[in-house]
Amino acid sequence: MRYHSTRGQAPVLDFEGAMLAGLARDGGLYLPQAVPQMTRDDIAALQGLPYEEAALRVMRPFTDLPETRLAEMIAAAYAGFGHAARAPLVQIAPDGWLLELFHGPTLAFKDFAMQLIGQLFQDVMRRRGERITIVGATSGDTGSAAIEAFRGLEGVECFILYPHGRVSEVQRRQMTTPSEGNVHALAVDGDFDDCQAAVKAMFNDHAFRDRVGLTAVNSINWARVLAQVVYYFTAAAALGAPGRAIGFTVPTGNFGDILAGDVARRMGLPIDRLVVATNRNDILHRTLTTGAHRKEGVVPTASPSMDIEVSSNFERALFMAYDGDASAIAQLMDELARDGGFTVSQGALQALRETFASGRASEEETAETIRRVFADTGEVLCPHTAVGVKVASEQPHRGPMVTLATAHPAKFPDAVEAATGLRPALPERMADLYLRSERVTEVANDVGALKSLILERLP
Ligand SMILES: Cc1ncc(COP(=O)(O)O)c(C=O)c1O
Ligand SMILES: N[C@@H](CCOP(=O)(O)O)C(=O)O
Repeated sequence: MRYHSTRGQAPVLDFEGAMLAGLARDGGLYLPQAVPQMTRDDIAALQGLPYEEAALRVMRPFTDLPETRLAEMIAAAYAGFGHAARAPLVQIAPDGWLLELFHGPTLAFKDFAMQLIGQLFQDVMRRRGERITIVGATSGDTGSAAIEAFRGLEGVECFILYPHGRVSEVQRRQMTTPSEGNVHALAVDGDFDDCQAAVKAMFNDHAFRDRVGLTAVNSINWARVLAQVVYYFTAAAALGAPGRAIGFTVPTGNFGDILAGDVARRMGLPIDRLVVATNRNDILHRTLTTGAHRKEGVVPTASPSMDIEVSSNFERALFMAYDGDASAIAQLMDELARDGGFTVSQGALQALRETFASGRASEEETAETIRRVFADTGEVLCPHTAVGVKVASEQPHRGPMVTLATAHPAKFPDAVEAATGLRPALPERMADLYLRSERVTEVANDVGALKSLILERLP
């Protein structure tokens, strides 16, 4: 399988190369040149399989890895999950389902990809004998999942930039309490978009990138998206695909999770509605509604992991909507950086609308959804999931609609308690999280200073 960049000026790479590169050298994102297909029989055969076996069948055609080696890594990645199904479905209405993606070690959907990437990186490093430096940006969940996956690993230094004061206390403590010296939590004086821009600036400084062996664990890395494709297949097969089409609603920020749904559909999965659900930071909903993609400034919400305006993976969706016209994408991304926005062409907007529906939830609607679902079903939603459930409830859709439950409610206890009166408890294994001592470095939103700090900390 070969991977090319959305901006057309970077080398075409194999799976391992694209994974290690993270961001392409022209600033673009890697995508497979062709999407492997799953037939109706292939999809039907997934019903009832262990998650790990389904993951192998879905991901294998995208990689160049020997089947047994990939199977071992998948097994190791999901062994620590707290649910035998890994991604169980829970029914909350006659046609309404939650896909619980929070049974991994850090209680958010990020563990699905991050635990696997941890295995994949170790495999490459063992074979090549190289060291790597991970620099990631987080609005809370990617960072904790990355730190969990890479803490204590020989040959890896992991730096995570998070927006100071804008993540939940549980998210912060998950990043700041691990004591291993190779993981570094950096609280940046800015928002998530500032953190992500700093990471991309480091990748675009090729001398720095090559000097430190920089690699990415955000969903700019294709391997992240790929691992997230799997649960669309397992959920849809469990609900009767390919015999019937399934809808998915996805709480969206950096657009990685919903893009994985689009990839699943392009592979042949019958998804009849794929819905982008945004909080008040609704640039994606506005874009799909009007065609104007324009930043307005991020506002903090009760679903902080989705407080994002520069949504990295939207670039991949645009590339597909512009029929692979890399120079058009490079131009749009220049406009975004220079003018704070761009207008999508009519043809591309139509293609985007044929692929994605969208909706938004206000803060009041999010809280009311947490309250109502708890009262009606006893299910406790995290605020991100509640955004999804609210938007899903407004869709003109017949048949099963699955909302991705992206985080455990205990990661956001204040919002949940305010809506339900109930303070969700952390799982037993994390019960002492509030007692552990924290280790964090506060840093200015300054790429030069961040690069110096990283160089100082490297062994
Ligand atoms: C809990 C939670 N829900 C939803 C999202 C949005 O996912 P994505 O950034 O892939 O759109 C995130 C952050 O990525 C998250 O942490
Ligand atoms: N919500 C994310 C933001 C980064 O998204 P990613 O999927 O690109 O890593 C977070 O929790 O950090």
